[in-house]
Amino acid sequence: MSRLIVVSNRVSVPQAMGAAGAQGGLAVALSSALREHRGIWFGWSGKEIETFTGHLDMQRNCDVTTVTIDLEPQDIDEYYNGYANRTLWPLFHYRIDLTEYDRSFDEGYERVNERFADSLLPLIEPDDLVWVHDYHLLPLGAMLRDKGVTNRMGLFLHIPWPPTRLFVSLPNHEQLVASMLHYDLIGFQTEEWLDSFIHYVKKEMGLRVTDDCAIEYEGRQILARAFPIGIDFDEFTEGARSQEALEAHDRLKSSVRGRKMLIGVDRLDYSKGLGERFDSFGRFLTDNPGMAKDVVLLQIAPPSREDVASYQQIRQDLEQKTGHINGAHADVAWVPIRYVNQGYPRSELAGFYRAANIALVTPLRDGMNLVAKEYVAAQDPEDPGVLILSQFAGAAHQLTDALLVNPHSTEEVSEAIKRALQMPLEERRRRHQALLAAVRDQDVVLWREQFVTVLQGDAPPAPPQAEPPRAPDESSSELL
Ligand SMILES: O=P(O)(O)OC[C@H]1O[C@H](O[C@H]2O[C@H](CO)[C@@H](O)[C@H](O)[C@H]2O)[C@H](O)[C@@H](O)[C@@H]1O
Ligand SMILES: O=c1ccn([C@@H]2O[C@H](COP(=O)(O)OP(=O)(O)O)[C@@H](O)[C@H]2O)c(=O)[nH]1
Repeated sequence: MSRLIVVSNRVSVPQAMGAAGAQGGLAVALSSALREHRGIWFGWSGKEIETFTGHLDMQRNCDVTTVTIDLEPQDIDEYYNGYANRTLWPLFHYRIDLTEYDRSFDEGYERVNERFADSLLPLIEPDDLVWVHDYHLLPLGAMLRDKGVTNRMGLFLHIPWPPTRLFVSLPNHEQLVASMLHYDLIGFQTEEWLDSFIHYVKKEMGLRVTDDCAIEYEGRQILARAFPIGIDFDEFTEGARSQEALEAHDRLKSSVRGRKMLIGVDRLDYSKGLGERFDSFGRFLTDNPGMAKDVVLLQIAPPSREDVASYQQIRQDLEQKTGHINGAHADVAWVPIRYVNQGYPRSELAGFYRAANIALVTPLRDGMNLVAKEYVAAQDPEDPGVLILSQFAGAAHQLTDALLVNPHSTEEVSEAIKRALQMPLEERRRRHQALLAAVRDQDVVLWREQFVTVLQGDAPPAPPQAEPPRAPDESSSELL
């Protein structure tokens, strides 16, 4: 079996379920994938150094070897805060209103990708498979090829791929995509993002694409496929049975004093639709005065990307909104929204999920959303809660038995909350059973195995996944 070299922007030291602090979905997915596989995880340490030295820091934790480099303040500013999170992230989440274009961001992005390529080069052995992750490192494969790397290399994009009409607003868009075509395999979370990418290479670059999505470019074939990421189901359900999870469950249950609880767990990011979610909950309280005092919304929202202005703005907006809704509805013994800007270990989250009657997972766009899957995995099958899920999350393509909603419609989300609160036990069980099967069967192990098998070059394409009905504004191919 070939050794696997995983490369991603940030390498967080793998943590056990109960470790303190929060990890993003990618970190959680990768450490569990690497624990099973011989190989190394290479990337940025998350630390700043005055002048870049190229020093490699090698560590072994929880059976995973990590190799990291530190970056200079200017690198972090132009590459991570700049091109990755001020340009690509908003654009790829359909927010051209928040997308910033600045030549210094492009330069920083190129420079850091070159630093990654130079530092990684001596670690690559002839039979290694190289698996690059996410929008921070799109041109890395091309840079490695320039330095003579002939190994099989794959890229997996964890976030959406935008419709062509939005993507072409990016200066040098064709150059960026051309650089991606040096990988042997490009993976997306859903068929929808895959379709948008294929549409772009056909219509804008005039490339030929075979029926099974092999793109023909400069005499080579690049495969493009959908591989929906999952959670580490066994690890998560084991953690959900831990003492820590049980205590977290009991603590939260007793604090809501017999009320029904809704839960949201999201990085504090404008793509997660938190403002719209709070408005929908406020509307539910106004429209259903008879039910209002019997519910509480717990929103866990650890701060994220705090040096980027749009993230500072969303934090301010949410503080105001929470104050406004609580001010309008609270009484001396009850506050409707508990808004918490702190991260929790996943074992505690598992207890919180199980204590919640409803999960509100309503991003405006999301590559996948692992919180939706964790909520399902944490439920008591005899008395499960209800998942309310945005139709615009990648997870909606698999979790079709959730209550799927348009997160922009406060009316629709408010009605879904009412329906979930009144849903008979039998329907809750039936929906949960189907959701649980999807979360268990399409877990992170299957995701990794399918990607690596296709990357090795000897595998059939991934089986097609269930697709939910598309929203009316997305059904037209004009929008691709
Ligand atoms: O590293 P950060 O800047 O703090 O951000 C955390 C991660 O956010 C994004 O996660 C995505 O990957 C998840 C797993 O596939 C997926 O469920 C989610 O929908 C995506 O948003 C980002 O793509 C990662 O690179 C970040 O590490
Ligand atoms: O306080 C928190 C909040 C989130 N998470 C984890 O962070 C991940 C979030 O992944 P998701 O795909 O939902 O979104 P992302 O943050 O990657 O966009 C999930 O595994 C959560 O359990 C955590 O460990 N503690």
